[in-house]
Amino acid sequence: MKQLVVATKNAGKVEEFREMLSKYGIQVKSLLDFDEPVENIVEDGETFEDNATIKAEAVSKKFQVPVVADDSGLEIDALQGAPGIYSARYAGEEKNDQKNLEKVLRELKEVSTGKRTARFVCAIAVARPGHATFVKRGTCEGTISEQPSGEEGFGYDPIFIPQHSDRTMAEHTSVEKNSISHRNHAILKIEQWIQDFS
Ligand SMILES: O=c1nc[nH]c2c1ncn2[C@H]1C[C@H](O)[C@@H](COP(=O)(O)OP(=O)(O)OP(=O)(O)O)O1
Ligand SMILES: [Mg+2]
Repeated sequence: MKQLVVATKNAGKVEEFREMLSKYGIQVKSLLDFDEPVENIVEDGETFEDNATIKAEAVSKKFQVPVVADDSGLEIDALQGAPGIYSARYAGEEKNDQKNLEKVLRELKEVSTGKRTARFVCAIAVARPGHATFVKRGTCEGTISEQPSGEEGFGYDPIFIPQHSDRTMAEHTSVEKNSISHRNHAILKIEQWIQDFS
């Protein structure tokens, strides 16, 4: 099994990368698995792509190995694309998933069903010592529900209903989510590199 470092401290993302990369024979090592703590990386880019690049390059430089990083979030049309790149900290620096989704529901209180369109976005950057970094984007279109529902997944999954479904993402199994998600779509765009790496 070949090991690949995924530069994230988000346990939900780690789990999904593990599941999606296992079929390529890749074992995922995340920032939660290092003995020496990896200091917080400042995500001060202006796009998902910028932030994914910042995270991947910081960790690749530190450990001198190939690194994949994911910067992702939720874009809501009625909120002009918010929370967007600020999704993780939408309700405050402590990064609380529950408070974040409650804030979204509050802000959409007066917005009718037909106008609650949104998408999950995921940019995945691949950084390697001595090579140029590249980044790919995947999206998943959907709408924001009236109330949270479901226990699977993480983040905004309990309030996001993917297109062609009548359930929230948190009411989908991980296998279902991983076949339709923004993260899956971004991974498919770097599949050739993954196959060459593994
Ligand atoms: O599939 C998803 N299902 C639900 N919510 C999601 C998903 N994907 C991203 N999200 C939300 C969670 C978080 O509020 C933000 C990511 O922020 P983002 O900075 O990329 O990740 P993070 O700070 O949690 O971990 P890290 O930077 O260490 O990878 O978007
Ligand atoms: Mg982050």
